[in-house]
Amino acid sequence: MGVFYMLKECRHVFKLDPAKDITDEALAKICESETDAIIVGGTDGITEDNVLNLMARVRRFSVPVALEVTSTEAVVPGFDHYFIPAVFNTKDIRWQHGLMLQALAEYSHLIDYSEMSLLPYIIMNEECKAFEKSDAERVTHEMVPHYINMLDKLYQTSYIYIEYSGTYGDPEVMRMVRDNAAHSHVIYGGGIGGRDEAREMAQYADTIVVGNVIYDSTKKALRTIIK
Ligand SMILES: CC(C)=CCC/C(C)=C/CC/C(C)=C/CC/C(C)=C/CC/C(C)=C/CC/C(C)=C/CC/C(C)=C/COP(=O)(O)OP(=O)(O)O
Ligand SMILES: O=P(O)(O)OC[C@@H](O)CO
Ligand SMILES: [Mg+2]
Repeated sequence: MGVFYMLKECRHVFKLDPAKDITDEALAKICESETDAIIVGGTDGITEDNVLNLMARVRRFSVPVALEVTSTEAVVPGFDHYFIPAVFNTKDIRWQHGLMLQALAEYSHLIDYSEMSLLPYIIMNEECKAFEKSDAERVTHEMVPHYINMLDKLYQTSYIYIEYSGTYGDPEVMRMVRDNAAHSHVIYGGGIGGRDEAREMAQYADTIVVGNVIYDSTKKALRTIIK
């Protein structure tokens, strides 16, 4: 499955966390919904077993499913695509490309680049686990256009992921992102819990990602699919 189908064609994606429990009934509703794709990923407690288990359960449905790789110990074959996160608002180069390079060297015999894409992150929510884990630094409003121009115009990355994981983002920030991103496909994730929030962020982002609300209420999660 091509990279373009996986995200560039997606307006709405559900992100499922292998470390969290979900019933068969709820999973069926999520996978049979009108979402465009499922991404399996999370920061803590990700193991080969829970990734394999979730992939097998999602595979019963026809929705495309990708793995966001956050640990080399939990990469399993069989996904449609693999996203490799890289945090750009960190001073610790390991989280931008250090660990990635190490993994590429160690597993070079297993790597098929046609099924992998870089997912450049700007992590905005200072309270989220990914911010802490990657030793990220605060991005002020003034710096937002500069980050976007760096990724969009200099690196010309395929994607830019604006991550507010766990909290709803600032529409003003997203407006700046949209106004400055000419080339990169913009992904927004964080705190979307209903239709209005999904609509608002979908004005600024090419793809919206919905995660945590799935584990609060399937009904609410399904309302975030706006077509
Ligand atoms: C079979 C097959 C395909 C084999 C391939 C072989 C192989 C092992 C390839 C490895 C490929 C590779 C290059 C891997 C690199 C892995 C790596 C260590 C990358 C670094 C990851 C990283 C930057 C982590 C920092 C945290 C982060 C940005 C996570 C991204 C996901 C995210 C933002 C989650 C949001 O947090 P969440 O957990 O949802 O928070 P809550 O719990 O609060 O909701
Ligand atoms: O879990 P939420 O807050 O919906 O965020 C979605 C996604 O961006 C997490 O990586
Ligand atoms: Mg999460």
